[in-house]
Amino acid sequence: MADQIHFRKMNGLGNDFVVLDTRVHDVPRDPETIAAIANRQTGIGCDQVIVLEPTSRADMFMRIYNADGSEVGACGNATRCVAALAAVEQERLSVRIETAAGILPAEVGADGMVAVDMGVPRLRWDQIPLDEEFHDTKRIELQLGPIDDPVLHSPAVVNVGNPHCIFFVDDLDAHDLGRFGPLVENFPIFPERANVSLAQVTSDDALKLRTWERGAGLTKACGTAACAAAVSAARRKLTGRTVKVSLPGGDLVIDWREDDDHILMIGPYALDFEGTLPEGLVKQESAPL
Ligand SMILES: N[C@@H](CCC[C@H](N)C(=O)O)C(=O)O
Repeated sequence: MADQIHFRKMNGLGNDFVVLDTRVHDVPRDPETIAAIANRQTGIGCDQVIVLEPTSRADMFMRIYNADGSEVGACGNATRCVAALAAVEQERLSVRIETAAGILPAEVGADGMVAVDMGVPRLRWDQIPLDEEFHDTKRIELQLGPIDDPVLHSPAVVNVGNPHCIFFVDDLDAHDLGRFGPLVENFPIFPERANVSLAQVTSDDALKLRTWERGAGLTKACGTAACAAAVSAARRKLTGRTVKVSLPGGDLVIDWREDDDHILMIGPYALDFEGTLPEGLVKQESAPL
């Protein structure tokens, strides 16, 4: 392991990332080190750690780890950040980013906005995945609170490279997502756990969203949750297929295209600072005998 490991600190609408690059030097990937880097008290602090790797199929491969050290398939906000890095590297505005969930084409605008083709949503119960069969994933039988007067019920579920569960509510602020988010994340119906969101439709082309992220907790924004909520709102005919999604960290535009069913996510990215990982944060490899 190299002594000095360079990192970039980036964010998409306040959803923040430590970005490491295996193409420059060997980087740690064990869950303990990832969690130590992500720790906001003792590490650098972030929602996700992103590890860049070489690939022959796209401009870059991004591996995604949650703050708890778990590896996942998709992160919308980080994809915009990585697309911006790839555009600088490749000296062109159209780039392709490979993830564990597939290759995502992206367009980096001169205005600091990035449009990412997040692919086609997976809607079948076994693609979410759920551990029991549901014919209609727009509204599954799941509720929180008393049987005859549930506080929240009938969420939509979608997989956009990662699993999402979305409760549509009249008032986002009336519910304590920090309290029930971790419960729903770990419900046995979600064998791979789930990202949990509250969505409030405010017009036929706008919604407000708050997300409890699997493996990271409450975040200022979640790009894949915005895609999942937009698709679910359109499937329920609460909105059209193009919506502005307002998150605590700012707005994304999501367009679930009619012609090919792909989801286009448009939003900003930012590079906050660069540095090297402090000594002691990275688990030392044992010395050869
Ligand atoms: N912040 C992300 C999603 C990151 C992964 C998620 N927590 C999961 O476990 O699936 C985004 O912007 O999409």
